[in-house]
Amino acid sequence: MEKGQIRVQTENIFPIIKKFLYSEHDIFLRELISNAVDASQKIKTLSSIGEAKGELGDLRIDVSLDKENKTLTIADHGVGMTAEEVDKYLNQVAFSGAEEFLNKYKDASIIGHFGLGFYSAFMVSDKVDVYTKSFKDEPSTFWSCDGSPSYEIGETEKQERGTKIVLHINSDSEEFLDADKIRGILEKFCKFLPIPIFFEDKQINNTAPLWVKKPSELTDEDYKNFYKELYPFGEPPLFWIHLNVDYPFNLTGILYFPKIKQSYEIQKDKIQLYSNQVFVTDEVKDIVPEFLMLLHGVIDSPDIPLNVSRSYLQGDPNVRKINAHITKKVSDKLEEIFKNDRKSFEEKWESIGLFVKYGMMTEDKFLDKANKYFLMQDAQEEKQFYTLEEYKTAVEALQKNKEGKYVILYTTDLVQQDAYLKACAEKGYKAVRFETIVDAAFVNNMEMKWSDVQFTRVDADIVDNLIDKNESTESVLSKDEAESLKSLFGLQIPNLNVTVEVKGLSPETAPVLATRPEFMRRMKDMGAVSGGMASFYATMPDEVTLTVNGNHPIYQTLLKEKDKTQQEKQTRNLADLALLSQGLLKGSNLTDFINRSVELMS
Ligand SMILES: Nc1ncnc2c1ncn2[C@@H]1O[C@H](COP(=O)(O)OP(=O)(O)OP(=O)(O)O)[C@@H](O)[C@H]1O
Repeated sequence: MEKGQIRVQTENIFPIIKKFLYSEHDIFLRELISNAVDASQKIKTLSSIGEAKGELGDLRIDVSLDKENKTLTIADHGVGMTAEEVDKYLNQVAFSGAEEFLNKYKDASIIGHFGLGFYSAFMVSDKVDVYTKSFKDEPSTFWSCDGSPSYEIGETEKQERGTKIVLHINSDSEEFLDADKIRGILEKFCKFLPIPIFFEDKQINNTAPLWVKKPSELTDEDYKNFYKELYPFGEPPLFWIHLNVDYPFNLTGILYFPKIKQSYEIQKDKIQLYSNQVFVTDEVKDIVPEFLMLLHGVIDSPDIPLNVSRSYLQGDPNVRKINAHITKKVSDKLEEIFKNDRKSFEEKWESIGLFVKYGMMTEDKFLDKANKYFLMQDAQEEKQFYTLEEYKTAVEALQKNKEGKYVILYTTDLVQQDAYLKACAEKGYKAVRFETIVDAAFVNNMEMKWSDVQFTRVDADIVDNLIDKNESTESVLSKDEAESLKSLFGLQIPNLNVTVEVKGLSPETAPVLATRPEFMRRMKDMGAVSGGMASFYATMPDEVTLTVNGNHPIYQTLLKEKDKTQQEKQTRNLADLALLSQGLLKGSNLTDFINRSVELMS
């Protein structure tokens, strides 16, 4: 058996790096500016420990365009490089001076890690020139490379400490000679970098963004203003969480809870991810738990690698820890507000509820905590909110079914289900509101997770049967009467699947009640929003149960009616009235109803 080493040919690898290193060409500027920021941070560190002598000077970074000569220049006043360092750092791909500095000085403010970023300059340049003077007392160095593995190196005139990098923009990349384009990139990636960055005489960045400051030094006004800085067009946020962790990973940031109205579209991708104040992405999918993507704000962690692919992020243990930590912080904050200021928590529930429900469905760890502060709003009394425990206590006597489960009666539409809600109220039942876009899924999900609870929509059955207590309701109708009523209602209604049952309800109850069996209705609702197998249900006709109240006085006359067509029309109208109350009378069925009603009246 022989052992060997794979050889890499630089001529082959270079074009690959150039082409595939980063999918987005814009980020070359982020990489070069990050290097300039690193160089500036390094000189600060070295100066503070006395390793670099002399004045620090103005550490600003300047970006400038020369359209005529087709160059883009980035100049800093950082540590600079000696000729030896240029050889070491720039002539060796993937040798990171940043990593080396980090290991030596444990300086957490350094951005670079991989020793690849500099090469991204070749994605947009024919040639890259570097002029650099080290803080060490050595001659300045000039280095130039045209993107082939050969390079030039020599001495140059540069007097000032620091590095100037001149990119000769290639013909495919002339967009990077456009000032608006450059400003756009700088504003996106460099908006909060810690060293001042200037372009066309204007400073691009805020070097001390709010999240790097101490929460104890900040006022509510500061947080609101920062929110405006991030989202100039947004409504003021409900509240916020300032994240500040240094163990077992580094993470700072501010997460805002936005106001959400159900009718508004939910905006994801509103959290910006930074690494040492360098913008990385606003697709935080794998870093932030799915349900918290509705939050807005910034997260900054040097432990999140800048350059790696998404699939790597998913497996990264730091990322997973960050995920769990953010979930915990958010939950703690919600619990704190709930405990300390329940009234304001209830007022904000319309918005908060959406996160909480979404989180309860998707994160079991969150569910355990949220069970304590999850709220349900009473359908009749707007100001009445229940936690799950409070609801159970309130309905203990009346709303337990034969299996001993608590039946949570809910409405999805106060207006349309008004009649059913009133019937519930008369019985002393407490119905709650589940009207938001996540509620259909939430109800299904919680039934699986809360073993002692069942959800039933107020119109799922006639009120007497809503809570299945295994008590049979006594019918005062004779068998014959029931049979003739049933055949009378043996109607064919287009696009509806109708089941008829005859019951002896109280004479005050409506003559016909339309209800929609819970299971089929849920399948249909789910099918309408999700694809695949479930969407099959969405295409099925609506299932309706018509409960004919045989005790209603109207049937005394109706059953005696001699004129068969008249009888049929009246029967159909009674059924239609019930369907109307369920919003199921549409199109030609509705037109027919109107015409028939006019006929019957004349
Ligand atoms: N403007 C600069 N001033 C001083 N040194 C620099 C400058 N630009 C690059 N260097 C040196 O060259 C090294 C290589 O840079 P490069 O961008 O390729 O990698 P990196 O910054 O270490 O890591 P990353 O790939 O994460 O950016 C740096 O670590 C640094 O030592």
